[in-house]
Amino acid sequence: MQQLLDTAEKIRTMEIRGAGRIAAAAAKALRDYVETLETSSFEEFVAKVEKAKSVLIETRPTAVSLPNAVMLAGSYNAETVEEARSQILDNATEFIRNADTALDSIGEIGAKRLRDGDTVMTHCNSHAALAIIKTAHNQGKRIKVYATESRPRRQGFITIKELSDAGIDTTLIVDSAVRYTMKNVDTVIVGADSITVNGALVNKIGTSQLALAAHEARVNFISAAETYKFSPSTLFGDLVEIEERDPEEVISKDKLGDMPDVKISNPAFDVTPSEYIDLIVTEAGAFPPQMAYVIIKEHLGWKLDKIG
Ligand SMILES: O=P(O)(O)OC[C@H]1O[C@H](OP(=O)(O)O)[C@H](O)[C@@H]1O
Repeated sequence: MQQLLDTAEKIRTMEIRGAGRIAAAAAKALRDYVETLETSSFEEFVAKVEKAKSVLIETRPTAVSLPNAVMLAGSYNAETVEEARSQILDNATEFIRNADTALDSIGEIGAKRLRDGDTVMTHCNSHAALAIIKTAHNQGKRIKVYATESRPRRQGFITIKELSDAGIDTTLIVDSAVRYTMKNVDTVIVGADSITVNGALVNKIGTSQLALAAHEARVNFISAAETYKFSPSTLFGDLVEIEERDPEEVISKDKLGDMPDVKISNPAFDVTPSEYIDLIVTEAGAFPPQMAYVIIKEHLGWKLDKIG
C-alpha cells in the first residue's frame, strides 16, 4: 500500500501532473498494488482494491482521466482472488499501452491540421497538444509556437523546454499577452482534463480566455484529448468539479505579510463552451465537440456511468 500512497501523494502535489500522466501513474500504481496483494479472502481483496481505487481517485477532482483510468484498469468480473487479480493486471497493462499509442495517433491525426509555416499558440503543458505540434515539426513543417507561462504553476516552462529540445521555434508569453498575440496565430492547440457530454472543455485555468480571443480573431481552436478524457457521468447530470488549489501557489504567506485579510482564489481549471471549439482530436479521430455523446457511448461505454 505504501507505494500506492506515494504515487497518490505525487499526484496530489503535482510532482506527477498532466491529465494523461496522472491516469497512467494511477493505473500503474493499482496494477503494482494488486500484483502483490496478499489475501485468500475474496471479500477482503475486493474491499482493499476498492479502497485503493478511492485513494487514487480522491487525489485530484477535475481530470476525469483519473477515475476513468482507475475504473478501466481496475475492472474485473470474477469470483476468486486469482481470477480478479489476473483481470486487473491485464486491464491495467492494456490501459497503459493504449494511453501511450493514443498519443501517437493524436499526433498523426492532429498534424494534418497544421500547414507548413503555421503559428500555434498552446497553454499550460499538454502532452497530447505537444504530440500534434512535434509530429507536424517532424514531418518537416516549419511551425512556430507561442507558449503561455500558465500561472501559478508555470507549466509553460516545461512546454518551452520540450519544444526547444525538439528544435521548434518557440516564444514564451505571459498569460495576459494572449489576446495581444492572437493576431499572429493560425491555430490554438490545448489539451483537456475533462470533456463533458455537451462538448464543453475543462482545461487549465485561462484556456477559456485563449478560446475567446481565438474566436474573436477567427483563429482555429483545437483540443487534443484521448477518449478517456471524456466524462461519462456528465451524461447523467453530474457537473465537473473545478479544483481549488492552495493559495500559496499564487503568493506565499511571507509576501502577503501585513495583509492577512486579503483572500486568494486559485481555481486550477476553467470551462470552455463547445461553441468556441472547432475540433477535438482523439486517437479515434477528429470530432466536432458536439459528438462528445457518441465518444462517451462508443469508447467508454455505459459501465462507467457511476464515476468520473
Ligand atoms: O494529458 P495532457 O495532454 O498531458 O495534459 C492535459 C491537461 O492536464 C494539465 O493539468 P495539470 O497541469 O495536471 O493541472 C493541463 O490542464 C493540461 O492541459
